[in-house]
Amino acid sequence: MAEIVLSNVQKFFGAVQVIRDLNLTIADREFVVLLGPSGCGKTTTLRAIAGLEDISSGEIRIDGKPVQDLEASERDIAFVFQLYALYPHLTVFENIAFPLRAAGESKADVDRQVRVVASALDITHLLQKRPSALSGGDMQRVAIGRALVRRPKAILMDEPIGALDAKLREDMRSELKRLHIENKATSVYVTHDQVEAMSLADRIVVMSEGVLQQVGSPIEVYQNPANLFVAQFIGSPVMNIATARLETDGGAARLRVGDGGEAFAMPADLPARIAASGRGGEGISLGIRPEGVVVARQPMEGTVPLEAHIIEPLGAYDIVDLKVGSGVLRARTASGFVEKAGDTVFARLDATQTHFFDTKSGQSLAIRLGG
Ligand SMILES: Nc1ncnc2c1ncn2[C@@H]1O[C@H](COP(=O)(O)OP(=O)(O)OP(=O)(O)O)[C@@H](O)[C@H]1O
Repeated sequence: MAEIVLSNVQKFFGAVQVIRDLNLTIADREFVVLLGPSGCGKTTTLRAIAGLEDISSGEIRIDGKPVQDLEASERDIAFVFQLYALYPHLTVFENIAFPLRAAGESKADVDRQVRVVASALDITHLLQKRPSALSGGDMQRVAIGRALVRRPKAILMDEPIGALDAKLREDMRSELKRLHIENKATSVYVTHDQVEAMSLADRIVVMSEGVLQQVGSPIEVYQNPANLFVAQFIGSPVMNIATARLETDGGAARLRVGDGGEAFAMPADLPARIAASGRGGEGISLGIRPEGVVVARQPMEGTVPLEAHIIEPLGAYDIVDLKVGSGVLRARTASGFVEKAGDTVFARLDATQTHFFDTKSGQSLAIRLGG
């Protein structure tokens, strides 16, 4: 079990900085997911924790002890890669047993521990097979077994299920979650798949271009994204983002969306809330997830007429692109609710689901409107 602390970590490859002043504390037994697009520095961060990559400056501590000068083998951390990296000439049993034998454990201890891990991973029936006879999912189970068998302080995983097909990835997600609940090893997991991150993590660390953007529980980063990057990276379908202009008319507030778009009713306290945020001077952007765009077939209080442009039927629901000025707002509707492209529907924005950002800096104004 281990707490992992990264303080002011910087990493350069030549002149290129790939980790910028990273500060992060991963609690003992926590499952933390490093999430971000390809090239954002998440693998380098993971490799730095493992000791497979030197850092340029800063400090990494495991259970209070600085480790940046320790070899990978001295850190008591296990690593699982996307590619299985099993020994092809050894059986599953021998692959899992390998780290125990290398540590000089007795035959009886090796046998017992391999069987415990194999049973947890449901691969006991495969112990005498060689990797070439296994499916991708089973190979990755073996790789995970080999990582867990020595009960390391922490387990680091780099896209461990990224190479599997969609169905298997889903199964493995639940298995990894169950294993973590049983093993409680501190886990750091790299992925660019936000669904995987949401489903596995106690906390998600969102990174972009070597910079930590936000750390929070899945629900925190989903409901309160710190900036435009996180807002658009987390959640599927993607959050609508549009420039927005505030209009006041007597006591009422409205938000004119996009370029030449319609104005939607907003709570009367919005102008004061935006002013009080002290930001948004360079203009504000509205963020609203498709489920926050409420669509009716008939005009209702607060709705504006909009033309449906494209309808994407996704089975459980539809995503409907509504023309707003020169852009679109994507709405989530019941399946078949909007019959065909070209139909006029009546939409309003659910104020409780709005997010506001400073357009220039991208930072959230941290305004949550009441119902
Ligand atoms: N050994 C290396 N030498 C030079 N540049 C490197 C090296 N390893 C990684 N990089 C660069 O560092 C940046 C961060 O890479 P890293 O692999 O950490 O990103 P990532 O977010 O994990 O992306 P991916 O999901 O594609 O692996 C990238 O621009 C990459 O090209």
